[in-house]
Amino acid sequence: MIKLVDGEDFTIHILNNICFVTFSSPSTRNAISLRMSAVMQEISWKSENNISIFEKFLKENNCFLIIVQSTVRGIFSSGGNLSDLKNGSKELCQNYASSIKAFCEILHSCSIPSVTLLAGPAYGGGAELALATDFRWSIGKKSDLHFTQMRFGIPAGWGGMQRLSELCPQLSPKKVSAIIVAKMSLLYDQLIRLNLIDRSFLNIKSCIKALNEWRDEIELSPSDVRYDLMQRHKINDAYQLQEYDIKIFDKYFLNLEHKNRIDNFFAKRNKNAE
Ligand SMILES: CC[C@H](C(=O)O)C(=O)SCCNC(=O)CCNC(=O)[C@H](O)C(C)(C)COP(=O)(O)OP(=O)(O)OC[C@H]1O[C@@H](n2cnc3c(N)ncnc32)[C@H](O)[C@@H]1OP(=O)(O)O
Repeated sequence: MIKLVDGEDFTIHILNNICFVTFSSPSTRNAISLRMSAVMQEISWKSENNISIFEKFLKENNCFLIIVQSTVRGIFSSGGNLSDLKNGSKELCQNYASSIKAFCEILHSCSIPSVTLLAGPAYGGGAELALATDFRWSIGKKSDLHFTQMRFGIPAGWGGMQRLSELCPQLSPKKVSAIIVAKMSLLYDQLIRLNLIDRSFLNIKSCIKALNEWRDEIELSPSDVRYDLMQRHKINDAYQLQEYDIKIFDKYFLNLEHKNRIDNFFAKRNKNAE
């Protein structure tokens, strides 16, 4: 296990090429504290070569997947830490939201697939954190997202409003605003219908099995093809993306690796047929 963050209630470590971002604060139902936000700020800050400490950690340790998870039974995260925000000075809190937002941004903008494991509900910024990853996998059916920010008189501040429209084009900016204003909850069945939950599992064991299978498939893929494929999200223009897809297909079609894998396919079939 390789550790980047080793706090009591917030850890980031890599094990078997999977990066686990873990929240473990039962006393606050995984509220994101000022201290957590300070750590997020430090590891998300992009240095002169435009790479953050977090991204450097992922790259140097050959990370295949990023998992965001809670170890607190019955909840993913209760969002902003209301006690810290109540008692914290203005200067202490001034970078709070932007730090968390920067960390959330890396989760879906970096070239490694990320997934939030939702075994319980999320509230306010906690719902935004759950939306920050590429995928959401539910364990059980308690994975509701409660947009409670306006209960405290503020809009969402960790990038969640934009992410909702990105992940669900049918949720226009106006509809997202209406959801936030009304402090709406998106319950499990609605999240499934909106494709905001990508896979659902009955228990943690089947979820971990699926994660390990995913990791193994990534490891079996040729690293050069994997790298080129995982750059696609950086191309916003549809025509340029089409051109890029043609270029990378032609780059690998019938190369030595492609031919070897075709040979292996038939060799395995012939062996099984014997
Ligand atoms: C832009 C984001 C925005 C911001 O940063 O300002 C926000 O995210 S605002 C916060 C949005 N969060 C919420 O609306 C959730 C508030 N919490 C609750 O509704 C409940 O606590 C709930 C549903 C999460 C859990 O309810 P449950 O009955 O299971 O537990 P308790 O309510 O008794 O709480 C247990 C314990 O946790 C503390 N707690 C809970 N939420 C927070 C929080 N967000 N910040 C700090 N502490 C929190 C609660 O105070 C209890 O501690 P105790 O010492 O026993 O009083």
